[in-house]
Amino acid sequence: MTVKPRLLFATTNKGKLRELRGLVGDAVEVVSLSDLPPVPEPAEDGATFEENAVMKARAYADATGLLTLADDSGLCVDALDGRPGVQSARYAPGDDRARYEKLLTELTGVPDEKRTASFRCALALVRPGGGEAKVEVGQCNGRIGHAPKGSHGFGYDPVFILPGGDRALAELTPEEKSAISHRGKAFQKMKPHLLGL
Ligand SMILES: O=c1nc[nH]c2c1ncn2[C@H]1C[C@H](O)[C@@H](COP(=O)(O)OP(=O)(O)OP(=O)(O)O)O1
Ligand SMILES: [Mg+2]
Repeated sequence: MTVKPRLLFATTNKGKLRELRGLVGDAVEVVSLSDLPPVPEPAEDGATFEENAVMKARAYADATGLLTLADDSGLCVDALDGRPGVQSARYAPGDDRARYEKLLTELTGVPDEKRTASFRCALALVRPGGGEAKVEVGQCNGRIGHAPKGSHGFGYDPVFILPGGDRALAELTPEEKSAISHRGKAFQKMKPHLLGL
């Protein structure tokens, strides 16, 4: 009998956790932070998604002794010189809605062709006790809409419009989103590292 590898997906974000569970399937036993005694939240003050993902994965691996995967992600808007970027979770106080409403307000009057944006995701895999982190990234291009729509997903999904139409990411099923998303793409690259344990 083979024992499934146990993996801590170290995120406080329920939307990310749900998507990762869908991506992993049943090849790996996923443990979440809510299955463990509380661990202090690590800083996320790096300059890049990659740096932050490694910081989070290392902090949680050290605190729990588990093989750990962390995700740092966000939305980069061209008309805002890449903001909110690594600050996406802290762009406005309150909830996801407060943040995408602020984004729509900042982009008032900006025409469609200048509303291009990309979601970026860095995943970092770290073993407890040190060693190199494995890092993989993914990107999903689109543009910012003018009003929220759709009820799937999380975060900025209701205002992110996919190329070649007028569909928001929040209008996709979880499977459809993961097939094209920044997180899905980063995960497909990470998969061999996870399964080749
Ligand atoms: O697929 C996505 N669809 C919509 N929005 C998304 C997505 N992926 C990231 N985002 C947004 C949510 C949050 O505003 C920020 C991530 O911030 P980030 O620090 O990586 O995550 P977080 O603080 O929510 O949880 P944690 O750090 O515990 O993993 O970008
Ligand atoms: Mg965070």
